[in-house]
Amino acid sequence: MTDDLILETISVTKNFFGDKSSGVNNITIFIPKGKITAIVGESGSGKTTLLNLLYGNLQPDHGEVFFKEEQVLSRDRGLQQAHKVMRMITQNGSDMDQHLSVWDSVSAGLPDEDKSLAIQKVTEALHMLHIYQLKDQYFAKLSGGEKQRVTIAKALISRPEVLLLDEPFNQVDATYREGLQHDIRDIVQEWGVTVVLVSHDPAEILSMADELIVLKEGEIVENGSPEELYHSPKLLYTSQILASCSQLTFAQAKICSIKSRRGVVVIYAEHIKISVLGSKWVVKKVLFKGFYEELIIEREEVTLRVINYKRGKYPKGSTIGIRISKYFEFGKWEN
Ligand SMILES: Nc1ncnc2c1ncn2[C@@H]1O[C@H](COP(=O)(O)OP(=O)(O)OP(=O)(O)O)[C@@H](O)[C@H]1O
Repeated sequence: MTDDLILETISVTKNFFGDKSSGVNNITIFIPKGKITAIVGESGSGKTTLLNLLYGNLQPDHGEVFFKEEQVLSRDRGLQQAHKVMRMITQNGSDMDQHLSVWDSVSAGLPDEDKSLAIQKVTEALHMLHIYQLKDQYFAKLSGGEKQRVTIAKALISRPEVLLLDEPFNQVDATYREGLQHDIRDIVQEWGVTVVLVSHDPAEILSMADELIVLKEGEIVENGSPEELYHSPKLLYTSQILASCSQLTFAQAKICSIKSRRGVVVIYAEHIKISVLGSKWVVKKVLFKGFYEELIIEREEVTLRVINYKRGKYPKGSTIGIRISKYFEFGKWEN
């Protein structure tokens, strides 16, 4: 393993009850140090199983998991030191004691040590997660977002080298989610922590991750940077996970004046421009998205998603023309 890699799995397989369609199969991945790697994929594709294998929560049926060339979970000797320098956080922070104050919850993550050093570390972690002002509140009384901040502060206090996050923002109100995502990015940069993140949210994945691993039915089907996979997905599956897009058959593509040579055409909403020419598309729905709208438009059998920044200009029932600047073609067998 080179110095810039921290975790790796070599041909790891874990099936449940001998069922090959469960868990993950023959996974080899390399996790770069001090970066955020996101594991993405549809429900049941094996994301949590892979995270648990990295953490040593599960013993692989075949293959090995290494942290800096040390096995995380030895078949003979159990969990190794490598496990101890990692922390895993799940959706609901369920292992937190509801009756402790924020301060006591976070300091419980520290081994016994010098009291003044402990005070310094807890103070630093609470400030880093912007929850110092909540230090005397009971955990049970906090909002979902605040609870998750406390859980992360507790995990970080012992300065782990790797943080494994399984859908960490699910319980966090959308308004606070972005702030927490920024804070995690800052922590990665300032403290050099390596993060492996499981998420379903395309905006979160694209804005947070340095590297993406795409899982389907327990196997890696694509990996690369968010930019690469978003702008040049090799698979229909990847485009559907990462983008707000319309998926068209060969015949539907023809209605959009696209001559497809392959089976399926995918168009991202941002690649459809509203044009003054040819008002053939009917606005069926207008979805408010804050500073822009997403229009659902229809013509014959085709439905498309279009981004509109001129809010209110194209109400439901109005007709518009469109111009498609870019599309992707995929073979049917890829889905
Ligand atoms: N403990 C278990 N016992 C039996 N089957 C399991 C177990 N854990 C996972 N599986 C199966 O393995 C497959 C992958 O599950 P996993 O939870 O890793 O998927 P996931 O991608 O994290 O899904 P989700 O996004 O819905 O959380 C699924 O088919 C699941 O039913």
